[in-house]
Amino acid sequence: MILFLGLDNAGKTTLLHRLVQHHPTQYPTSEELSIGKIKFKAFDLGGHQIARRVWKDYYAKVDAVVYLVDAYDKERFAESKKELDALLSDEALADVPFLILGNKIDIPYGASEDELRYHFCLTGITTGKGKVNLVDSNVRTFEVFMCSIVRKMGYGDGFEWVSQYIK
Ligand SMILES: Nc1nc2c(ncn2[C@@H]2O[C@H](COP(=O)(O)OP(=O)(O)OP(=O)(O)O)[C@@H](O)[C@H]2O)c(=O)[nH]1
Repeated sequence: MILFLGLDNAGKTTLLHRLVQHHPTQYPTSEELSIGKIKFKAFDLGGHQIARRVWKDYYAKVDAVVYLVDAYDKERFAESKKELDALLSDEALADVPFLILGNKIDIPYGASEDELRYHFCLTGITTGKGKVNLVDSNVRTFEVFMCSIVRKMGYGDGFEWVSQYIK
């Protein structure tokens, strides 16, 4: 299962719907869909402690986390970082690859990738784009990709990257 997480308004539902467009035979609810064997579920974080309790039930089945950030909403970066840090430091998710998507780059004056990395303290510590073999290393696999879900830009590269780490 792939979990889509992030603050409310980050773009999770929009991303799910985009994925469905490529698979028109699926009829998902807004929070859940499956493509072949892979299931996708989306949950809002931040203030929603109930949601957290619910999706923790899925931990054992999580193949990857797609963490969405609204790159335009800089005022909520600290809040979003707090949620991401909690996830990244969670023992139960230690072996789970994280695709961090900085969304809404179609809006002018949003954060650039460098800015987003700076504010989320991700500068120089992610594991690398492209094909990086991490099989024998103990590091957590995570990387940042910028995207515009409405313009269908950027997230494809992110999914391609993360798919190499899904067993
Ligand atoms: N400009 C722009 N807007 C986007 C993009 N992706 C999503 N949005 C908008 O952002 C708003 C929130 O998107 P959602 O997909 O509902 O966000 P969510 O993370 O599912 O949040 P909840 O609906 O609160 O669960 C909507 O108005 C979307 O149209 C994008 O790439 N660019």
